[in-house]
Amino acid sequence: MPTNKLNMEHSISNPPLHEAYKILLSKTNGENGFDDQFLVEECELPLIDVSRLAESGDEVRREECKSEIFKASQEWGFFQVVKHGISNGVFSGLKLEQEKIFKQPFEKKTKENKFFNFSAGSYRWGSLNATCIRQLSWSEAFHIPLTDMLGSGGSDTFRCFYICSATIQQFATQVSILSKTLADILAEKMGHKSTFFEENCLPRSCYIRLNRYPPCPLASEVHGLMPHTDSAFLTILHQDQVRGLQMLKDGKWIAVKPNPDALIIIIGDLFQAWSNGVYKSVEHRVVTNPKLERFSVAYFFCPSDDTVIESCSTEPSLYRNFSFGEYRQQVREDVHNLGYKIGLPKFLLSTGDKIVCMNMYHEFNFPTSTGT
Ligand SMILES: O=C(O)CCC(=O)C(=O)O
Ligand SMILES: [Fe+2]
Repeated sequence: MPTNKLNMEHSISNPPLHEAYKILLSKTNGENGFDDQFLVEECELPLIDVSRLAESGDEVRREECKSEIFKASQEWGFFQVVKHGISNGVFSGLKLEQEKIFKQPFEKKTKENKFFNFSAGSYRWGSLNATCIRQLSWSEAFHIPLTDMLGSGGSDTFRCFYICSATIQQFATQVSILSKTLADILAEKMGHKSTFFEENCLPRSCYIRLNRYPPCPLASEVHGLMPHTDSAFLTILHQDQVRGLQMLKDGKWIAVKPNPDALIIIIGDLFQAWSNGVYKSVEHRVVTNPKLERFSVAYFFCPSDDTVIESCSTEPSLYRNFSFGEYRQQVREDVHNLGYKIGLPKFLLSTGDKIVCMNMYHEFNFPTSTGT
């Protein structure tokens, strides 16, 4: 395609991120979005072969795999799984699907009930509540309830999209099985063999998020996605081959090297609260690339709003009991009032230990959103 045509396509499909940047810059006297005190290192995350879980005849290998998942969730809160059963064909199909969706004009993407018929509030870009450049995310996303993807009881408004994305549907089905398997293992390792996840984390409360990071000429100044923790029990993430994802470990940002065969598992806030701090919900962010566009797909394994999250441990509870609906409401309020998510520290029982994190919350940056 000739470069001019390509540029024109991008200029009508990209959200007005440059404008948002300029407005924030004028408000904040040129302060940029990055905290250079952190040194970025590249590091291999734990890599776990989950095909061992299907080896019903080999209990030793199954247990070995479960122990690796347990250990990685405690020590890292972030790990990769391979031999998960999702083919590379599904991943390349996903990318084509994302390109097709995001290539649509910005005007169309922002309007509900048009073209892809996305449900209200599913399209997000930048950061609606950003008050400074640090809170701006150079990205756009569709945050979609799983029921819409799978066509089971989903809104009619989504049907058109659902029909044209059999690949996304296939991905959603497979990752929902994987997330339930992982959650059950993490519960079992805490001494709980229960039907909790089966009963409370149904497709209607889980979400898929399609992320696109346009190339950013101000790469060293602006985040692709600002630092945050995920609210869900856990997230399953597929990133393409363009680098950008980083996680915070021991006060240092670690770059997560793309691995085409791996899915990334991220422990979320709910697992940290439920396990009474045994599993770690780790802050992560995406940095921008000056030349390359980047795509990722995240699946959030969440319970229904009325599910009460209480510590499963016999140790004194770190957090007070709360329903997921209450948690989401608190996050929404904090984002609205402060411009960022506080998250779990708001629910700590002993105020003496409170550490207020400057997590910038992106999942709720639209007040009408029903996201995680
Ligand atoms: O794009 C990525 O690699 C990370 C996305 C992410 O953290 C999210 O959607 O919550
Ligand atoms: Fe995230």
